[in-house]
Amino acid sequence: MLRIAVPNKGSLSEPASQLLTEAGYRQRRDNRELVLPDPANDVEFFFLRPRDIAVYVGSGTVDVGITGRDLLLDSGVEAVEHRGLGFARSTFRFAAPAGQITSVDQIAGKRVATSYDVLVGSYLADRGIDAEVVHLDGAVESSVRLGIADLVADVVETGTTLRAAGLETFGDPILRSEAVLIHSAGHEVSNGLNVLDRRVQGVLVARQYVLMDYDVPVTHAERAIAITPGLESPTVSPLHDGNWVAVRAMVRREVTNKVMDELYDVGARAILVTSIHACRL
Ligand SMILES: Nc1ncnc2c1ncn2[C@@H]1O[C@H](COP(=O)(O)OP(=O)(O)OP(=O)(O)O)[C@@H](O)[C@H]1O
Ligand SMILES: O=P(O)(O)OC[C@H]1O[C@H](OP(=O)(O)OP(=O)(O)O)[C@H](O)[C@@H]1O
Ligand SMILES: [Mg+2]
Repeated sequence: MLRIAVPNKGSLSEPASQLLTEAGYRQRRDNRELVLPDPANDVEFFFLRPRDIAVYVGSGTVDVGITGRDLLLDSGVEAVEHRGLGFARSTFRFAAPAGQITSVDQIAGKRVATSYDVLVGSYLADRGIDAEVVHLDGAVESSVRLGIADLVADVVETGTTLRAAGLETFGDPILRSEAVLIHSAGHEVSNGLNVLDRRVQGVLVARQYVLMDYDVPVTHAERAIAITPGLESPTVSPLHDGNWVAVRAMVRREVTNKVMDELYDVGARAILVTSIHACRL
């Protein structure tokens, strides 16, 4: 039975459970449930603090888990990032009061507030920058105003929280993060993990792609197919009218309308778009 760690709180929790539900697994109805067996799928879920998930997976007591890339790196644990999951996307950045610090070199000798001490410590050490790391559990942005730090290193998504605190980012992002599926370094990629991974991948692809059907004159088919090459190769079927063919291909959701315009321009008609509910590639 595969043991899977799922975040019980915070930004990762709801989308992780949603992903698993769409992948056909049981998920808890009550937030106080700590363990949830799913015998039909031969798995067991453990709802744990997002920060602790890398520790459990790294130790091998839980086989796989969902956490943030930033949390995994900050844990210092040698677990393997198996797949990015495309939600809880954020950057991890330095920020200081507007105009006060403009490059990473100027951090030397300063106090950096963060909840990610290991991540920040190793970033600074790698660059030979000597600065004091002040650990805080959260609401890091308030630390400068309250006088316990000169700058912060924190999760930035829209930047709203930083702006509200009068802070501005500087330097390149330390990290680009998203939710990730992890397994322990020593753990062989088991059949159970492969099944979970294929199911998760199926959900991610179903979210990212639509199915596009259209009819096109045979004489223009090659040009149309070049616009919709599909994942492997599009399906081309004959129509009753031998001068036309029907084409079916997967198309990235965000370019749906642009692709329909281009197809129309090369002579395609009856262009239909359908959502993919689930898939196994
Ligand atoms: N505003 C956000 N947008 C996108 N991802 C975020 C955001 N805030 C946190 N994350 C991501 O969520 C994970 C942090 O987990 P954490 O449990 O700290 O979430 P949280 O939403 O900050 O919850 P908490 O309320 O407990 O602080 C990290 O991977 C982080 O990059
Ligand atoms: O760039 P933004 O869109 O404003 O999002 C980033 C903020 O979201 C998270 O905070 P959270 O609400 O989790 O509070 P915390 O600092 O207590 O973790 C993160 O720590 C940042 O503060
Ligand atoms: Mg937080």
